[in-house]
Amino acid sequence: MTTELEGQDLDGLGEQTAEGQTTVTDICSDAAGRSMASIAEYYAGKSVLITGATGFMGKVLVEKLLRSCPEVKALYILVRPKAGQSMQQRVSDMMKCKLFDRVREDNPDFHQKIIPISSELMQPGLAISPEDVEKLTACINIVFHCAATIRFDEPLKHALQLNVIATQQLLSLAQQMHHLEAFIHISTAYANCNRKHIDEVIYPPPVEPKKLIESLEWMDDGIVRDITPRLIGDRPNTYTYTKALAEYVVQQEQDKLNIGIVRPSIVGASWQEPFPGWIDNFNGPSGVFIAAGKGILRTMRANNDAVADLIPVDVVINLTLAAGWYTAVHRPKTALVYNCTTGGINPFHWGEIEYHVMSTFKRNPLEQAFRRPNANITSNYLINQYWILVSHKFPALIYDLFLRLSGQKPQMMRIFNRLHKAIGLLEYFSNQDWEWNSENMSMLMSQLTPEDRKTFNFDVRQLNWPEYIENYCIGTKKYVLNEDMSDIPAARQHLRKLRNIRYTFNTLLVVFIWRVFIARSQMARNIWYFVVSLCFKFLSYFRASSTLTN
Ligand SMILES: CCCCCCCCCCCCCCCC(=O)SCCNC(=O)CCNC(=O)[C@H](O)C(C)(C)COP(=O)(O)OP(=O)(O)OC[C@H]1O[C@@H](n2cnc3c(N)ncnc32)[C@H](O)[C@@H]1OP(=O)(O)O
Ligand SMILES: NC(=O)C1=CN([C@@H]2O[C@H](COP(=O)(O)OP(=O)(O)OC[C@H]3O[C@@H](n4cnc5c(N)ncnc54)[C@H](OP(=O)(O)O)[C@@H]3O)[C@@H](O)[C@H]2O)C=CC1
Repeated sequence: MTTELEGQDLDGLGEQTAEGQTTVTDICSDAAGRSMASIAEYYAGKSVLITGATGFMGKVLVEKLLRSCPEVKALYILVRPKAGQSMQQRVSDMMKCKLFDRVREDNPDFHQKIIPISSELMQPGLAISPEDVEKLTACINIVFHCAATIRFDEPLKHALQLNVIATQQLLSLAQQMHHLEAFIHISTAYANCNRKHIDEVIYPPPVEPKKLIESLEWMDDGIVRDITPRLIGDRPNTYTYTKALAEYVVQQEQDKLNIGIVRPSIVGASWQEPFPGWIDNFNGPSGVFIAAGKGILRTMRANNDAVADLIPVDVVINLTLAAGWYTAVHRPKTALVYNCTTGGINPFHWGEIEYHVMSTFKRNPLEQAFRRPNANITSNYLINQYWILVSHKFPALIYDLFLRLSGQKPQMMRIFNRLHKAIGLLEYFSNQDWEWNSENMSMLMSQLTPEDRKTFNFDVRQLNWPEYIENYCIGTKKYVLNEDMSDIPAARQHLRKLRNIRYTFNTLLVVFIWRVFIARSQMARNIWYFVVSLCFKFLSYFRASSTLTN
C-alpha cells in the first residue's frame, strides 16, 4: 500500500521511494521512527489558540476538540466584545449553544478549559494586553487561525486589515511563542478562483501585500473604492482577493514556523457531528435554501450541470485537526496546503441540489412561507430576468399593495432587493466549476490510524448527498430559523391555503384577461360562445344519460 503523496517536500516523513511515494511503514511513526501518537493523544496536554472561535467553523472546532480530544489542556480563544455584549457574556452564550450538548453531557465542566482572551483583530497588536501576550507566548502549542471577514461586499481596506494585516500580526505573535508546534491557517478553495485548475500550492500573489498595504494607507475610502475593481482584477470580490494575499503572507513565515493551510470550498451544515444538519448562519447556500424554502426565491442564475462543491463543516474541522497533528508531528519543510473539497472525489451538481432542496421543503415546510416552495435555477440570463419580473417583482408589488391597503408598512420589495443583492454576489460561484487537486487530503487520510479515520472522518466518498441535503435543509429550519418540527402539520396547512389562494387568483386572472379580450374581439367572442355552448350541451347530455340509467 502506498499513499497518494507524490513529490511533496516533506521533512521527517520517513523514507520516500524513488517516485517520492511514502510507504506504509512510515505511517504512525515520526521522523525518528518512534511510534506516533493518535490525534487525541497528540492534543492531550496541549494548549491551543483559536481565532474566530465565535464564528461558524470556530465553534465546531472548539466543540470537536473538547469532545474528541478530552485531554486537551486549554483552549485560548481570541474574542472581542460585540453588539453591546462583553467578551464573557459572548463566551457564556456560546457555550450554552445546542452544538455543545454532547460535550456538556460528557463533561459538564468543559467550560473550564475555555480561556477567553480579549482581542480585536483590527487593532495594532491585535489589542491583546501585555499580560495576555506573555501568557500566550509561554504556553501555546498550536494555533488555528479561523477569523476573517467572509463578506463578499467588504470594502477592500477593511478586508485587507482583517484578512491580511491581522494574519501578519498573528504570525508575529506566533513567532514569539516558545512552544509552538504548528500554525494552521484557514483559507478558502476560492482564493485562486481566477484559475480553473487549482493545485495544492501557494500561487504568486496578485500584488505584493506589503506594497498594497503601504499604498492603501494614505488613500481615502473613496479612492480605494474606485480602484478596487482594477486591483481585484479577475477575482469576483475583495474576500477571495485578500484570502489569496493572506496565503502568501503565511507562506513567507514557513522557514520560521510549521505551517499548514486548509482550503475548504463552500462550507455547509454538519454531516454527522456532533449531530447531522448543524448550521447557524445565512452564508453561502444556506440563505439561498431558506429563501427558496420560504417560497421567496423562485429563480436564480446557476448552472444545473456545474459541480456544487459543498463540504460539510465537520469534515473541514476533522481535516483541520488532523492537519494540526500532522504539521506538528511531521514538521514538513514547507507549508502544506490541503484543498478540502468534494467535487473531484464525490461530485454533486447544482441541479441535483435544487431538486433535493425543493423536495425536502415540500415534505418539511418552513413556517409562514410567502409562497409554495418552487425555485428553479437557470444559467440563461434572460430567462432568469423574466422569472425575476414575473415571480419575484410582480408578487412583491401585489403583496406590498395589499399591505398598504390594510394599513401596514410595505416590506416585500425591500426583502427582494436584499435577496437580489445577495444572490447576485453568489452567482459567480454557482455558474462555473473548478477542479481542485486534493492529493494532500488523501495523503493525510492515509497517515491516520484506522481509529482516527473514524473519529476524525474526512472521507467524503462516504457522503450520501440526498441524505446530507435533506439534513442540511432541516438544519436550517431547526437551528437557523429556530422552528419547531412539531409545527410541520400547521406549515403544511399553510401551504395548502397558499395553493388555494393561487388557484383562486389564477382563475380570476384568466377570467379577467378573457373578459377584456372578449370585449375587444369578435372572433374571441365567437370562440367563447362556442366553448360555452359545447359545455352546456355536454352537461345536458350527461344529465339526460344519468336520468336514463336511474
Ligand atoms: C434551491 C436553489 C439551489 C441553488 C443554490 C445555489 C447557491 C450558490 C451558493 C454559492 C456560494 C458560494 C460561496 C463561496 C465560498 C466561500 O468562500 S464561503 C464564504 C461565504 N461568504 C458568504 O456567503 C458571505 C456572503 N454574504 C455577504 O457578503 C453579505 O451578507 C451580503 C449578502 C452582501 C448581505 O449583506 P447585508 O445586506 O449587509 O446583510 P447582512 O448584514 O449580512 O445581513 C442582514 C440580515 O440578513 C440576513 N441574511 C444575510 N444573508 C442572507 C441571505 N442570503 N438570505 C436571507 N437572509 C440573509 C442576516 O442574517 C441578517 O439578519 P439580521 O441580523 O439583520 O436579523
Ligand atoms: N463559511 C464558509 O463557507 C467558508 C469559510 N472559509 C474560511 O473559514 C474561516 C471561518 O469562516 P466562518 O466560520 O464561516 O466565518 P464567520 O463569519 O462565521 O466567523 C468569523 C470569525 O472571525 C471573527 N472576527 C471577525 N472579525 C473580527 C475582528 N475584527 N476581531 C476579532 N475577531 C473577528 C468573528 O468574531 P465575531 O463573532 O466577534 O464577529 C468570528 O468568530 C474564515 O477564515 C473563512 O475565510 C473558507 C471557505 C468557506
